[in-house]
Amino acid sequence: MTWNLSPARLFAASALLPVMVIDRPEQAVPIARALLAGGLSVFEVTLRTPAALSAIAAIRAALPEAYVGAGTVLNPRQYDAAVAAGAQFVISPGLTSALLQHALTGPAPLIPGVATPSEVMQALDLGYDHLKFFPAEANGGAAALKAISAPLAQVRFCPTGGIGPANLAEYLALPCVATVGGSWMLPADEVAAGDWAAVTALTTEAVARVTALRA
Ligand SMILES: O=C(O)C(=O)C[C@H](O)[C@H](O)COP(=O)(O)O
Repeated sequence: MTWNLSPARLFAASALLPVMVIDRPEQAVPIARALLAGGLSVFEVTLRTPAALSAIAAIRAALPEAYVGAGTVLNPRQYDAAVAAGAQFVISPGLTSALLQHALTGPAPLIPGVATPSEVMQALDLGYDHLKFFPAEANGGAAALKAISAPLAQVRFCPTGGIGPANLAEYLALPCVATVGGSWMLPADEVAAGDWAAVTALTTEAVARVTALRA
């Protein structure tokens, strides 16, 4: 692999991975600063909006201490665009063999998404052992992930999708879970209103919850 950052190091860098959907480019850095003020410094910017690539570049430039990655990367073309914008890691909701093969030759680690044992095995065949379990809650939640990981104990997961303060502990209790993704610290209304204090408060609360669970 040609990656500049190992997935193990990425997963170890933060037990929480905030998922950002950026509609307005000028909000990218303020959102990232609000998360940073709450104690998070690893961010996933989803390529769901036209502002995403410029947001990644802007956050990288403004906050060199953060790790900034791209989410919702579906194909090699988007992987390359994310890397060109400065993404230090790349996350996908799923996997294709084209994306898995392509990312092995690039500089940024890919965290592919999986929902079944067969998909985990497909990823493992190419050397991917740090995966996203998506959509976590809709797939059966922590109980499903526990069962899937039992025969696949070498894999570390970042469950994402439907996770929040109420169910965070169930996932972090699993040995196969290194970090948990989610957007609950970035509620759409607060972000639209530019209420960065609210984002920081939710982030601080989430970080405190993780710290207590991991103590
Ligand atoms: O965009 C992607 O690539 C995704 O995989 C989806 C996101 O990770 C989830 O939408 C976050 O889930 P929530 O915390 O339930 O909002």
